[in-house]
Amino acid sequence: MPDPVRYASPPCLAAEIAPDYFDPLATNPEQARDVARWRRAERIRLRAERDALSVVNRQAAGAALAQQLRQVLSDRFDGAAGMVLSAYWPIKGEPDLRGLMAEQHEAGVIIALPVVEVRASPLVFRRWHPGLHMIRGNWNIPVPPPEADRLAPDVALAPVVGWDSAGFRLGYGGGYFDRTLARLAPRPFTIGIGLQAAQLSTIFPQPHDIPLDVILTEAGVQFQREDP
Ligand SMILES: Nc1nc2c(c(=O)[nH]1)N(C=O)[C@@H](CNc1ccc(C(=O)N[C@@H](CCC(=O)O)C(=O)O)cc1)CN2
Ligand SMILES: Nc1ncnc2c1ncn2[C@@H]1O[C@H](COP(=O)(O)OP(=O)(O)OP(=O)(O)O)[C@@H](O)[C@H]1O
Repeated sequence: MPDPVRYASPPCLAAEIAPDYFDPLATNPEQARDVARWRRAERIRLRAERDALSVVNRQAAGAALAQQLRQVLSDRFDGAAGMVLSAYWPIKGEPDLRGLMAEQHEAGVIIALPVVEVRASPLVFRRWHPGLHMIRGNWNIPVPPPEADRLAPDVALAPVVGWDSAGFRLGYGGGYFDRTLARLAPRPFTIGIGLQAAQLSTIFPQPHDIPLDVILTEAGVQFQREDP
């Protein structure tokens, strides 16, 4: 197991420490390979655990997460009416928030969904509303058709396979959210959505990993960034 990568020293101390300690790009390639191997194994383990949940437990976790998310939208964004919220169409046992998507649409929130239009490129977000005719995108994920409006999210939900208490997310390994967040300016407020049982002590953050603003599980807010 690799050591955690530690590069987030406070900038005020930057002059006092070796530059290769501070520089996040100074990751050693052998360690990066170890981390990638470890992540592949953890994705398999966490996905198998999630797949093994009973339908009842999965639905209960989804309903509890939806309630937690209503609370965050109300506390942080006064409900978010008029704002663009990017959600997700559940795949592979992810918590199902489609009921919340419809309800938030009715409440005046503009709902968008992520689309992989070009592999290994940033995600595109397209407008969704209940009843929209979806098409099959990459990996057969249902997505809005190309003529649906392209939007920039104010708030972006990021489904996680695993998460840690520093706000980092493990996804399916495509790097799509990191690539997208690295590009979007201004960056949306990001909320990781996952199961409490998917907690890891660290994902061994790499230079390309961007921490989320909030990590939310069925048990509530597990992490919030101090200075979003
Ligand atoms: N519901 C949902 N929609 C989403 C995401 C997500 O995490 N959840 N994404 C968040 O980024 C994007 C899609 N990212 C994905 C990346 C890889 C795989 C996937 O199935 N990978 C295969 C193996 C790799 C491959 O085929 O190249 C696998 O895991 O079996 C799926 C979605 C956009 N839409
Ligand atoms: N900003 C970026 N620019 C280019 N490539 C990137 C970027 N971010 C991540 N990647 C690539 O994506 C690969 C997988 O990243 P990572 O393990 O963080 O995926 P993930 O966050 O689990 O996936 P996803 O976001 O699709 O669910 C990395 O090895 C890297 O090559």
